[in-house]
Amino acid sequence: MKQKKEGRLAASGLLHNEGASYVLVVTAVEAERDAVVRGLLKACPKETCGEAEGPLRRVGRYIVVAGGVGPAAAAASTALAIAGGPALRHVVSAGIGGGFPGAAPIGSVVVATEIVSADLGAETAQGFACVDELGFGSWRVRTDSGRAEALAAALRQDGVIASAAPVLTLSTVTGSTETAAELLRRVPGAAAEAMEGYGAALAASMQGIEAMEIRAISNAVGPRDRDAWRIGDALASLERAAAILPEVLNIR
Ligand SMILES: O=C(O)c1cccc(C(=O)CC[C@H]2O[C@@H](n3cnc4c(=O)[nH]cnc43)[C@H](O)[C@@H]2O)c1
Repeated sequence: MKQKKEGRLAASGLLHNEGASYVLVVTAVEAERDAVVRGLLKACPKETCGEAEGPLRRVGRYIVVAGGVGPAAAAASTALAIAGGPALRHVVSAGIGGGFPGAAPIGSVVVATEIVSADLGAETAQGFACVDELGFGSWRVRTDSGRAEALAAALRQDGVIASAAPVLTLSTVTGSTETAAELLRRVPGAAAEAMEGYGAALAASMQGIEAMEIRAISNAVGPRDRDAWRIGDALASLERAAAILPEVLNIR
């Protein structure tokens, strides 16, 4: 099995050092993947981006994959990358996200202290009940909040507005003030929302691998205003976060 597992990555030139622990970074789309690769290349100047194998890229001990939009795609892509790749020390869900007003301005970065699937539960007469309350598991994947704070602090030192806070995963982009308020009632202190974190983090935690989530803010959570999205600004912040990640994780 080991030979088979390494075969695919080794053949692609992505396997770098069999004994080392690697970091898997899972994004939704290629533009986010490429921003992460640019940042990692700045942090690891002696490295080059390994041979492309479909959506996979490798920089040093970082494997970066564009896994698709939404929690199911993120979970499936993460599970496949874990099954087919080298030993991983961290799985990082990274990409753009929406910032809750007053918590995370456009262009800032939020590093997850916990990753919450904020619509995983049931509507009841008393309001939303999460799966934990229903007795069916957990809507939350915990992260190393100390590491999240360390990455946020390193980003602030680098001149990036950054915070460590809960990050929500949803299958639907919030489009109203009412929904934004309801989400904050469910998860007080949430600073950002996106669509992949819980999927990637659950796949990682099922394999005993520590999960992280990094969201660079492209828009405000609330009424849909496509013209107000600043995806370019968010990708620039995502690149800066990726450039600092190896120092914070002490993995290059
Ligand atoms: O239809 C729109 O208004 C619209 C415009 C641009 C992008 C979208 C998306 O659905 C992007 C989803 C994609 O980006 C992440 N993301 C970014 N901002 C948010 C958000 O406020 N809430 C949830 N996800 C967001 C997400 O992780 C996806 O990968 C729609």
